[in-house]
Amino acid sequence: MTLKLHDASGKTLSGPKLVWTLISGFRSMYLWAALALFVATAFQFVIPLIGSATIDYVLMDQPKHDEPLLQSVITLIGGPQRVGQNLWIPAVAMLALAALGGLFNYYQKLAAAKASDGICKRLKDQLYDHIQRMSNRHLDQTQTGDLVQRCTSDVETTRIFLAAHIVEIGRGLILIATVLPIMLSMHVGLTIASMALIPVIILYSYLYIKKVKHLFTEVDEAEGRLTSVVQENITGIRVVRAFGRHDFEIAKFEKPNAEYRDSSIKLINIMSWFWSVADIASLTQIGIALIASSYLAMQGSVTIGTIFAFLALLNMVLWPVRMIGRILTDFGKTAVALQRINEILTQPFETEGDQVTLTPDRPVSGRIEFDKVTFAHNETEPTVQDISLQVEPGETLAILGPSGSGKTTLMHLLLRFYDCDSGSIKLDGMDVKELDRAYLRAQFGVVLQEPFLYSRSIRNNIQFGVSDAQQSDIEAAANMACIHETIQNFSDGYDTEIGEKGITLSGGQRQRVALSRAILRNPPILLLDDALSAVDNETESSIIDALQNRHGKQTTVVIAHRLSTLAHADKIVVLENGKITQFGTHQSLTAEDGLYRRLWAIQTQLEATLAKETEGRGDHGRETTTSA
Ligand SMILES: Nc1ncnc2c1ncn2[C@@H]1O[C@H](COP(=O)(O)OP(=O)(O)OP(=O)(O)O)[C@@H](O)[C@H]1O
Repeated sequence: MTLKLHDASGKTLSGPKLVWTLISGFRSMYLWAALALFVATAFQFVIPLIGSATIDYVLMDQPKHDEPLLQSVITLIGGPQRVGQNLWIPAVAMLALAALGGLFNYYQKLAAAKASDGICKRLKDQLYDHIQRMSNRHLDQTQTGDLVQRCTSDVETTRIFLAAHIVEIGRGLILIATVLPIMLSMHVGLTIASMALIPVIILYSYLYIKKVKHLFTEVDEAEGRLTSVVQENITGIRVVRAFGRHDFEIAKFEKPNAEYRDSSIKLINIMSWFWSVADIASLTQIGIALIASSYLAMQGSVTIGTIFAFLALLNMVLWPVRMIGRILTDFGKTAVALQRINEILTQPFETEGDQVTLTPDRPVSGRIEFDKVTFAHNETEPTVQDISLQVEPGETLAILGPSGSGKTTLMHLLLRFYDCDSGSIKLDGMDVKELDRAYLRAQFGVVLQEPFLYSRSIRNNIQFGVSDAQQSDIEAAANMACIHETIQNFSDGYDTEIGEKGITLSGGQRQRVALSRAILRNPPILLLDDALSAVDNETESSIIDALQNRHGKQTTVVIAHRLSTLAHADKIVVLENGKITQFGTHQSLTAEDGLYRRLWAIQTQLEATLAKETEGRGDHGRETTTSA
């Protein structure tokens, strides 16, 4: 069940409507909890009445007209005299009721905890699901740490409120609804005197919390900023060390840390004032009730037993009134947390606006066509402009160009991480915008520029897209990517755990594991974005030979800066400033003036020099196979 925490305009719901929506699906659980609480409360308020009847009817022989039921019970068990000689009877009755009340209280707490945990699990599932499907444009603008904080800390704030306060609100309402008529039936004047300050306390709590609500937002946002800094720092800890930037990073951390501390202290300070005033008002209320009841007792208009019961009942009503402040405070925090959560849940899905979603029943043959494609990451200038090219099934297209010229962007457009602003991209003649995204992406095996590996075993990483892959297929893919032997030399072979982001592997090994993963999928189209940049020349040439063996069976798009990776391609595109400036084959491009020929001249000269030096040292550039 998907929760909608906002109205039609996307604005987060507020007040009771927000809570009511949030607890949908768990309302019956809360109802049981409230019923259990009702029973516990009923026991709770009978206890002072037993005390009152024992004092007035049994000990002082002053029967009251307003306790007929208890007096009948006393008569039934032998009359006031007999009960007076056996005072353990009311004592045990009070104890038994207190114990039963405790049991029902336990049940209501359990039910409330189950409901709140269930609601928050659903919220986290929904958040996780939403983030998976959020558009790339929005993900690009989001800080990971802040996102994590919204999915964890903000959900926890919500859970605390739901576990502690929903039932507490029910408890308060039940207490007031049941205790108030009893108090009124005992003495109207005394009840009015005992309740005089309660509307003031409620109004004060409401207005105060409304006024300081922005502070909850401040604290939450400060925590989000702090989490982002910590997350970014830990992710980039090696860069920090390599550049000796500890001091700078520590200073950078200090600012959001101090901001979080200051905003928390400010909030605590303001809330302390609130609690103090609310407590003083509550105690004043008890004082007023005490003075009024003592006065009435001296005049003889109420009995001591009535005062005993009255003060006990008043205490019961004052407790939820004092809790109103706490409930409103926690609700204020929860409303802010839910607003932040809702900001994620209202981000558009990447599928939003899709008109047609075709899912052909077979894979594509691999024909790619870009027709006058223009796309801009931001409004200033297009990232790629007027790109037109065709790749036939089984062909290899190479893309070369200076850093930032738009090569990766072309791949991202092909994968529909973004939609082009004008022009079209077709796969086997079908516009990618009309294809179901899951189908579209299943046509590709991708090695991204920064290959991401999970902190799992090498086997798990390679079979990421094909969970039921056989060991023989995994090994065949690893063989093609020239990493099989290396893996076998690791102490646990394919079961070797590789740490977060594959940290225990070298850069070249990481790239080859990622390549194995793409190859294992056996897709119609292979996309390699600078996928061999960290691999040594000898291994690179073996991989290219292996890929060449698949020529004609699989369309390959390869981006690289090293021309040796590109030279074999059927078609080569040179991209400069987002535009195609050259197009041809290795032969035609080395024969014409332009970037390709200039780079070819530089790289062949460099490689010749390197080869000479290597020969001189007798070093054949073999890779050391370190255990992961
Ligand atoms: N998510 C993004 N948001 C905004 N701008 C972006 C984003 N990704 C890339 N760019 C910009 O788009 C331009 C092209 O980037 P792209 O990654 O396609 O270049 P590239 O040719 O692959 O570069 P390299 O060879 O360095 O990988 C760059 O100027 C870059 O700053």
